[in-house]
Amino acid sequence: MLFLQMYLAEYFESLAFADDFGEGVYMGQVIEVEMDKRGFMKLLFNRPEKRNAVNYQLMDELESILSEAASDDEVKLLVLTGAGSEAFCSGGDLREFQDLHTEEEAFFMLSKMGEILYKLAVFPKPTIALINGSAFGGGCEIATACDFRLAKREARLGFVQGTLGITTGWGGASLLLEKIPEQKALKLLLDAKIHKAEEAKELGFVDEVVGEGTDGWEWFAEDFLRHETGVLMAYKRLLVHKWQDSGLKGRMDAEIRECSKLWASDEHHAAVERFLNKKK
Ligand SMILES: CC[C@H](C(=O)O)C(=O)SCCNC(=O)CCNC(=O)[C@H](O)C(C)(C)COP(=O)(O)OP(=O)(O)OC[C@H]1O[C@@H](n2cnc3c(N)ncnc32)[C@H](O)[C@@H]1OP(=O)(O)O
Repeated sequence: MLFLQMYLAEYFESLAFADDFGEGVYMGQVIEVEMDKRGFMKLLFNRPEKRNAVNYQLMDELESILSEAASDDEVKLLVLTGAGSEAFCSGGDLREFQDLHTEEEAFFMLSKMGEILYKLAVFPKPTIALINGSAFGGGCEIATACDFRLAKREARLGFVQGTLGITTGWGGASLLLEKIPEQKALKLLLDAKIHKAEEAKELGFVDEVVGEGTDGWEWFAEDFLRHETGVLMAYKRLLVHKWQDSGLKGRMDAEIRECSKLWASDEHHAAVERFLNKKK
């Protein structure tokens, strides 16, 4: 734990150990990290004013935290969630990425986050996406990369990339095809519709619809947390080895290349323009 504290302090530079949050809370620029004494680390995407959209800063912080948490024995479980009550994560930051025009420019950003999404998927301990609000586009891809998805009743979820003239750009479709029945996965991707939490549970994408409050989910993981970290890691290794044997990473890379091609289309750029210029 001390090493993690020292690392985060060094990495985030202006890290402030926030007393009013109590022991074990660290403020990054766009991700707040809370270490709970029961053994779970909560990562809070902290851009509520942009519905917790993923920008380059969030990518870099997420990658660093995953690296540190993987080797910290006190971390038994990761929980990813969003700041505020509106959104879990609204996907890639359309404003930050609007200047990516060509296939290669898009591929740089998409493959950067694709590597991080794979790192999250194969994280050596159990991971939970606590979907506290809208999970759209890449937000659904991040949730898919987690082992379990718990959604608040009012959450809305949608692989909406198709409405922007692109496909999933970070490898989330390849992961989805691993996690729920192929027919259900294909329907979620092709119709690009927005689903209520209960509908997403019926489709098998959400494991549980959970109650209000920060502890509305902890019952789901309390039995995991009773076991030694080594036990949790051993079971997760079985899943990761299955993916390694089946070439999951290669399929994610191919998916990212597909999206990069579509990203360069006029349809995509027009769709982004419409979103960014929509009247309030
Ligand atoms: C990069 C590719 C990636 C991938 O799949 O690989 C993707 O994720 S593509 C992006 C897919 N995501 C979307 O299309 C979602 C876009 N956002 C929305 O549909 C809505 O914002 C929603 C439903 C998430 C929330 O709606 P709500 O009415 O609650 O809020 P506003 O729309 O008024 O937004 C508030 C504020 O946040 C900004 N915002 C929201 N989402 C994004 C985003 N993805 N990128 C950048 N900015 C976003 C929005 O522009 C507003 O900002 P303001 O400055 O106040 O106008």
